[in-house]
Amino acid sequence: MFPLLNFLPLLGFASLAIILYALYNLLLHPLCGLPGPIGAKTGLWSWKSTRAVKLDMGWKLLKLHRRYGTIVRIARNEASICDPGAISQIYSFKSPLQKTRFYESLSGLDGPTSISTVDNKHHGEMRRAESPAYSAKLFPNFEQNIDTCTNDLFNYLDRCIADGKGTVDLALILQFFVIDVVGELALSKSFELSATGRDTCQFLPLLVKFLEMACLVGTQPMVAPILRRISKMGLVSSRIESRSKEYKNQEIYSNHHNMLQVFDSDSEMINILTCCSAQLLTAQNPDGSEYSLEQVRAAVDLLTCSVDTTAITMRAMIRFVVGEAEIYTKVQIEIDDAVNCGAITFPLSYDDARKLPYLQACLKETLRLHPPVPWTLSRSVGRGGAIIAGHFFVEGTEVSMSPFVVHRRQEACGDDAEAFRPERWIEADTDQRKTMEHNNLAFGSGPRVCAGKAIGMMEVSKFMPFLLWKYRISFTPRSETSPHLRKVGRGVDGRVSAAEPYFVTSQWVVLQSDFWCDLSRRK
Ligand code: HEM
Repeated sequence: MFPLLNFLPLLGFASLAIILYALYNLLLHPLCGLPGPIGAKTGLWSWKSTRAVKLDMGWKLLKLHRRYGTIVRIARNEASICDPGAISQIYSFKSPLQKTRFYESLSGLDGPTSISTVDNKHHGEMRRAESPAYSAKLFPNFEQNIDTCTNDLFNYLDRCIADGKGTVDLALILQFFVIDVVGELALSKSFELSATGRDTCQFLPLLVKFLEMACLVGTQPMVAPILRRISKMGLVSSRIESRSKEYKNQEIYSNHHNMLQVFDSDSEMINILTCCSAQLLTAQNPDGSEYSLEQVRAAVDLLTCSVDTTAITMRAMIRFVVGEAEIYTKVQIEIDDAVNCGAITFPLSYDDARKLPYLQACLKETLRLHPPVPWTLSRSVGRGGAIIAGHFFVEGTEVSMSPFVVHRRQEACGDDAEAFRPERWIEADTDQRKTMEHNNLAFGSGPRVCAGKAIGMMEVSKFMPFLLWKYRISFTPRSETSPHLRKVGRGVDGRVSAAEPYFVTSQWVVLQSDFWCDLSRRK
């Protein structure tokens, strides 16, 4: 009893401090005039961390904006803005705001990668150093790489169909395909997952975990170092960095197997990047020289940035196209006609892919309604503050926009903004199309725009028509005997239904799983 009494003053002091902190945030903080959830306004509860844990960011943020309007305080020091007019104010090329510290958590390495670098100047240098990797000169090679992986995947699917096993989980299969493409792009060697239809490297659960954990850690910058340690993220990154230095010094491990053995001693998170890093660190340039640290960084960036986003786009496009009989028929007619008149041949070149305007419109519409990254792309207001969406923000406050929310605003693309209507991209005149493209944040915007945008567009544009031409696809009906893991699906807007063909979680990326489809050969 008595020792407890000794703690009472301390307890009282702590409670008072918390109350004062909450009152300050509520009444005196520079963002105090903005509406938002009470936890965010008092700073006592992190609305964003809750989204990171519950994996429901997109539709919850949309709901907040519908309730509170254009500018919503979603964290003690962060305002989410859904006015498309603010895109050029926040992500402008001329005077870009700096990324927030949230991004540091997205680094797969201890040092920053291009997506995780906060400082604009440092980022510029890094991006210039990495630019040869994304050069258009390499596109013919990239096309070949994509064709090789497409061929592997289609051979696998043909085998499945021939064996009477044409019901496949396209969520998994497409992820394999995209990982293989990254292997080809970064290492000139596919990981050969789609050739076997199996995740032989155990990449997927780990990559998903890494990104989910990274996003959660990013919402708690004050305790990020501790969380990184607990989650072993730091361990992963420092191991890779130190291994790469050791490798560069030629002190140890000059071959793949030794390296894997060392990494194998730690389980779980440590393996995330090691499957690839083992190959990365021993990767060589055509002249026999080893990969520089910059190349390793760029390749890690490739993995963390491209694998999910590209596969998500492909799955969503199948969901939208195959799910609407009229659209599906239009797509098939467009491809068949182009083949029959000799305008295109398979494997499809990127140039030929762009001769399919309706398919291109479907892709743009997919990226609009199901942008792979729905999370708020946050930036810090610089010296002197800034007026954004008609509101003055003081230096140091964080402002952000979610592609998912902005794209669903009528101001962004018309009254039917919530509908999947590829025709809007074809009917629009040049000015309207320019506006819609400007209002599209799927790849980000300004100097921090996705470095792999052209590669991602090429990959999806080449692959999707080939898949839709070669195979008839239908969603496997959900039943007691179907292979689905869940009795219901969930769409990109959070709606739960048995008719929804996949299950979506919405965090840094809007990931789909349990996407069972029946495939048969068309041609
Ligand atoms: C459909 C496919 C893709 C989508 C929708 C997408 C989307 C994005 C988004 C939203 C960002 C973050 C922008 C921000 O934080 O402001 C980003 C960054 C990035 N993406 Fe992509 N991405 C895709 C494919 C790719 C591919 C294929 C690659 C690599 C070949 C790639 C490499 C990168 C890199 C390196 C960054 C960091 C850019 C920087 O800050 O300098 N992405 N991407």
